[in-house]
Amino acid sequence: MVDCGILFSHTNLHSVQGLQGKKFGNVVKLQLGTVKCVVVNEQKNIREALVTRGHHFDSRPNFERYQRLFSGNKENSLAFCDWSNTQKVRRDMLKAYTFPRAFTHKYISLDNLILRETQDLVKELGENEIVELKPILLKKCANIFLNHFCSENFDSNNEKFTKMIENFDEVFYEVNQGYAADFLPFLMPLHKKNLERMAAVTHEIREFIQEEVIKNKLQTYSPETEPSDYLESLIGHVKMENMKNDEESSMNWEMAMFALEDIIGGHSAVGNFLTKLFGFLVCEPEVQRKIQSEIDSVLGSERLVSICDRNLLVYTEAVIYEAIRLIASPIVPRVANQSSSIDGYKIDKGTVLFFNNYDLSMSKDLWESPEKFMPERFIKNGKLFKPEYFLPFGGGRRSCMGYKLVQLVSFGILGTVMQNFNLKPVENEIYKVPVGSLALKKDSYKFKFEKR
Ligand code: HEM
Repeated sequence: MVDCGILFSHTNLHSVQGLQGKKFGNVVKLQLGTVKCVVVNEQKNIREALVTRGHHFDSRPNFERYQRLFSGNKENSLAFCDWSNTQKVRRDMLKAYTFPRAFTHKYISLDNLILRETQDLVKELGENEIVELKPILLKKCANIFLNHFCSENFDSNNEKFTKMIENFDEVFYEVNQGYAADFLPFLMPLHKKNLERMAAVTHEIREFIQEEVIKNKLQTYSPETEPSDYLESLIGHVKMENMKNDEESSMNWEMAMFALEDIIGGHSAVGNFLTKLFGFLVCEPEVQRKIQSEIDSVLGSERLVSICDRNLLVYTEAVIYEAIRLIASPIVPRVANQSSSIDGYKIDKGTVLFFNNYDLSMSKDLWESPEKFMPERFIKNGKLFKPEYFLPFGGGRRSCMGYKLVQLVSFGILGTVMQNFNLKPVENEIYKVPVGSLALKKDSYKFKFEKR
């Protein structure tokens, strides 16, 4: 029996996982409250669980908290549902938008969106001496996501839009926390107030999406024309499913709404990630200089940074990988849907699997000076190089749906900011970037942006 206090934070869970790996072996069994768990250590075993035997371990934990966050049914959620035909359909429908193929129409239109928002960002950063960056980044990312998936766009000063972003950010923070109550349900009453607050926040998000994003589209939707965005694809899909009888139907309108909100909510992940990335960079003037000299030599000071330039700006790309590595956020836990094994160890059906991603990202055996910010470790023979043990987005059929968007949007924003500014610390501000979770508290760092 392990003290459930360790689950109060993912960071603590990581350090426990690391210890377990070194002391007790590659697959460590734990009993957390009433729940059987294992911690999977080492790349070979993590890959076995995620990919080779991924179909044995493709459910997600059944935490009461997740049920409550998704209207009493965690199957509404893209990330916390168990594997099902509906999830396969949801993932297949999203692919064209989350993984746009290079130089296709969707890719170029995403490029244009990123260009527009980044030029706006440059204007905004140039107007203020000291900037609280996170809310600005969240707005730019939200507009990129809303435009890309739903062809909607909002003015930065729109109060409802601002509130929607704050709400998404709160939910994002909440789902990234680990609580003892997840394993000891009798502690749930301690979270009553917080869960009531989350219910109000998710309700507000739903109202915004319904009123400001979907309403018009529903009125103008025509089944005769090709869907122009993900929202239209969803509407068309649900209308078709409604014509089937209920048992055959793979998605109702309620589920489609959650699928839409979940994916739009991806902007919070990117905004939080970028804020952390800039938190690292402000302490690394030499890395900033190297990004700038790469951009200057390839693009000069006039040509705007475009996602089509990614292959040419290898160092800039490597900076994104390095920030993701150092944040070492956990792989969302999985659950065994059947009795199986990992590395020859028997795993019972229903066991929750935690993956020691912290060790994969920070082990001294895998990385030289792992605590240092060294983007060069991701470059080999002048090309971007991703070691096979670098698995920040998980793997197999439950792998991250948003990783390409993370890379594309982060590239556009990082490149454009560095092309235009030197990032400087603000006096007395502490830039200690928390590791072990992507989510940052609402109030985060202030920065100075000095025009180049
Ligand atoms: C730096 C940012 C991000 C990181 C590090 C990250 C990481 C992860 C990881 C580790 C998983 C679990 C994978 C597994 O179980 O094998 C995951 C799942 C997921 N991610 Fe991300 N993610 C990020 C951003 C995003 C964004 C921007 C989106 C949306 C556009 C997104 C959408 C999803 C979804 C939908 C899932 C669940 C997929 C499923 O269970 O079928 N993620 N992510």
